Amino acid sequence: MSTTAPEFALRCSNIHRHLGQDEGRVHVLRGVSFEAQAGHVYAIVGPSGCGKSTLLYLLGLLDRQEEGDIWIKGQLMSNSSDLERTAARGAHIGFVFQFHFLMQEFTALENVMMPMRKLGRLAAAEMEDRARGLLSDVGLGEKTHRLTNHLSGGEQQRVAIARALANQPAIILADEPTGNLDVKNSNLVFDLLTRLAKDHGQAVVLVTHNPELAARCDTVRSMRDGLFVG
Ligand SMILES: Nc1ncnc2c1ncn2[C@@H]1O[C@H](COP(=O)(O)OP(=O)(O)OP(=O)(O)O)[C@@H](O)[C@H]1O
Repeated sequence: MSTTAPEFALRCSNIHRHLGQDEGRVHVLRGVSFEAQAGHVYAIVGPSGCGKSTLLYLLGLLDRQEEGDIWIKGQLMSNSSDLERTAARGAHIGFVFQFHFLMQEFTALENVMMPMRKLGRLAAAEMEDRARGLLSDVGLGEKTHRLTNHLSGGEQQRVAIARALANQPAIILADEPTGNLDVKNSNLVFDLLTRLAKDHGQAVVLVTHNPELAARCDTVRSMRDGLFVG
């Protein structure tokens, strides 16, 4: 039996976060710990307002906790500078949100190439090749030059998934990625997200209110009042 602890793609320990001010100040996360292994898909579920999105923002280094630690691929990020956090985010984390935040006046291809441009590790031709490959993986190989506002909602969400995968991140964080889609597109996007993640060995952390999708994940974690209860 191995005694080596697995290296988690993502780990956090005893996270506390308050939001709001004065009388409106809320203790949103009250000592949350969580681990995500490569190649696994996790659903985070729980009632509205229990702190799911707040946790995902912290795990994605888009916000800072007041207490507790976060490790990305084994690297402690708690006292990292803004520059280090931006670099870690660009290299290791892909985001998919309910409202995809694509650049509407750009093509699907340009949107997928954007994170690669920001990271600046690939030549233009390589970026374009990879972006074409990803768009083809999500079934949009014929629509690479379409402006995103000329794509359907489901197609736009698939572009967002291709964009999240652009830098081959170790971690995908998805906040209600199927929230504004009909059942058919919702299943399509979920299948894509999990299949591509499995193929690429990523850890996927998915916040969802959809119990059927949650049940199809490898692990379901339930939150209540700022803590995991299951
Ligand atoms: N900027 C803010 N100021 C004050 N309170 C906030 C702020 N942002 C969020 N909150 C509160 O923090 C709590 C957790 O919010 P969060 O968005 O993380 O919940 P959630 O579980 O993702 O909810 P939902 O399922 O509805 O998206 C809620 O009570 C919310 O009202």
